[in-house]
Amino acid sequence: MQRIAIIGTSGDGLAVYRLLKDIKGIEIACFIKTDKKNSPDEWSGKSNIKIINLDKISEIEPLDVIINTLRDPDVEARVKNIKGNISVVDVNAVNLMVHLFKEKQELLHIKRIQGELSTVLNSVQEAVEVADKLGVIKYVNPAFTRITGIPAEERIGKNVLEISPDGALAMALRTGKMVSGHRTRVGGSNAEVISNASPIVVDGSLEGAVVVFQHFTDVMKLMDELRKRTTMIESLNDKFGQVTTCKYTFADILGNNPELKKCIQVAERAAQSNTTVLLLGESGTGKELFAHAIHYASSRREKPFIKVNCAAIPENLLESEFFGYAKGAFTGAVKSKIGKFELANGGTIFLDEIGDMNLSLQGKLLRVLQEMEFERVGGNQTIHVDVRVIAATNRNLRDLIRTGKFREDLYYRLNVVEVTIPPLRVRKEDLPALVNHLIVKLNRKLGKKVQRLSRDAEEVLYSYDWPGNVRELENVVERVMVTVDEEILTKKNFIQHVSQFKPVPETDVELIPIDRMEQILIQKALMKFGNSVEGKRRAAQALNISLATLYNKIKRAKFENSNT
Ligand SMILES: Nc1ncnc2c1ncn2[C@@H]1O[C@H](COP(=O)(O)OP(=O)(O)OP(=O)(O)O)[C@@H](O)[C@H]1O
Repeated sequence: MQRIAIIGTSGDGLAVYRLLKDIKGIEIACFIKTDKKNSPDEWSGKSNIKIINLDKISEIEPLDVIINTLRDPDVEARVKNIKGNISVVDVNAVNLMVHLFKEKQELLHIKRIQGELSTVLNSVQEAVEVADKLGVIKYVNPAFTRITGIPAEERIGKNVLEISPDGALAMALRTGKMVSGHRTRVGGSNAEVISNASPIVVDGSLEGAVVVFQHFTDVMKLMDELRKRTTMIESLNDKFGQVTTCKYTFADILGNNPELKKCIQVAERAAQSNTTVLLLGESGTGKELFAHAIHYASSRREKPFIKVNCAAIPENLLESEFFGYAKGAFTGAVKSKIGKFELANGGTIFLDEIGDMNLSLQGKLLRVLQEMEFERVGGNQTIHVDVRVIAATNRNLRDLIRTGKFREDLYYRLNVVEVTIPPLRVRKEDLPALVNHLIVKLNRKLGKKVQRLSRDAEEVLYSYDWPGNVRELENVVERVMVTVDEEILTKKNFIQHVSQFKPVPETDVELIPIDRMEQILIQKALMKFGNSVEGKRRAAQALNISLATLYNKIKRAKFENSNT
């Protein structure tokens, strides 16, 4: 064992330490520092190797070698005077050692990178070929041989500019620019490939180029696979977009009014079977809420719940919305599309605003309800489905039958179980429960701390007729809660912020026919919210009428043209 002392506790001293520390047969006995005040001491505290002063070197026994890393004549002289059989390595020898050490480290680093690179290059599926700046091929990976059938030893050393002058590698070498998506045949083989090549530039000068390529048929196979997956994702996306998550259960239907309770009972019973349910009632009474609850209480709860708003879909699209269409069924049908009935297979389809469906579609719907089968528009394959139908309307279907706008046979087909939900004005006893529920919900949504209504505010709500039913109540309470910060909502709050409760000004209003007035209001609402389906939905909400009613009024007044 050679015991060594190193003079110098920083820079070269540390480099020498790192060089020797793991070598067998060498023990670093100590670091030696001089008494020069400003000599740096990076070592201090980093390990338990002692640091002693040069004066005290005789205390370290035995010592075989002193390595002096300091270029200081005084230190050199003092080292020479140390007695005993100790060899001294001076600063020049140290420089040489440090230099060799650094070289060795760099070499190790390069070897490691080389090892990593060759593991990567050996395992990639793409062929890789590298040439130097003269075009001499220096490297090919195993995938190159697999794709082209040319062994590495036959390829390396040849000049790519001669054997594959039109290939991407030769092009990148000639132009010094990247080449991408180049389709070519590899020189010396029959392999048709798609390749990308890049010049290798070191310190601004071209040192060579590298090409990466894949077999053309592999790329085509991948593209084909990608196309298939994309179509699958699109179709799944399409389906997901249309499936409404079933949001409500019977527990969400609030109210103790006996008539409402009876509706709930009938609907709960109907939920247990597969019968068609017809939900009747004014706009905003909770028909959709009932439809959700029926689906959720049925054995179909895990299957899709698909809602179709028959009033919101343009007449000419309704059929394809319901039944889907086959590829090429009409101009623009570049791929086939699944319809709502197919989407609802195994689950429930909720046909909202059924009273607004056109007569010819009513006939087709009747056939589906009877047979549970249909064809896609433009298709010739019969599709069988198992769907529970729940229909709803706020229109008087008997009146529509009388005026020839609704098929009687469809009415009877839909009306296996009929639930007529009472309007809010006949069940005002439910107002407190509904309002309390709304306050809790809106406190959470709006970050408010409303506790209750004042007595006079309750009176205002009781004395109002609620033509827009629970939906109108929701709008009114939300409008007040958005604007007011008090904990108790008062009559004044409602009168100030809700137009329905504002006293009618006693001014001299010009008298005009009511239907004209209606047109003016609809026009105003459409100007405010726009003519899109969403705009119409919001306009209907603001006017407190159903979307279907709005569509009918627009149709009647022939607004559409003048507004678009
Ligand atoms: N009994 C009820 N308890 C709690 N919320 C209710 C009740 N009835 C209706 N609502 C709420 O009122 C709003 C309107 O209800 P819904 O959309 O079901 O009415 P609708 O009769 O389908 O209306 P439309 O005919 O205009 O489509 C919804 O936010 C719903 O949650």
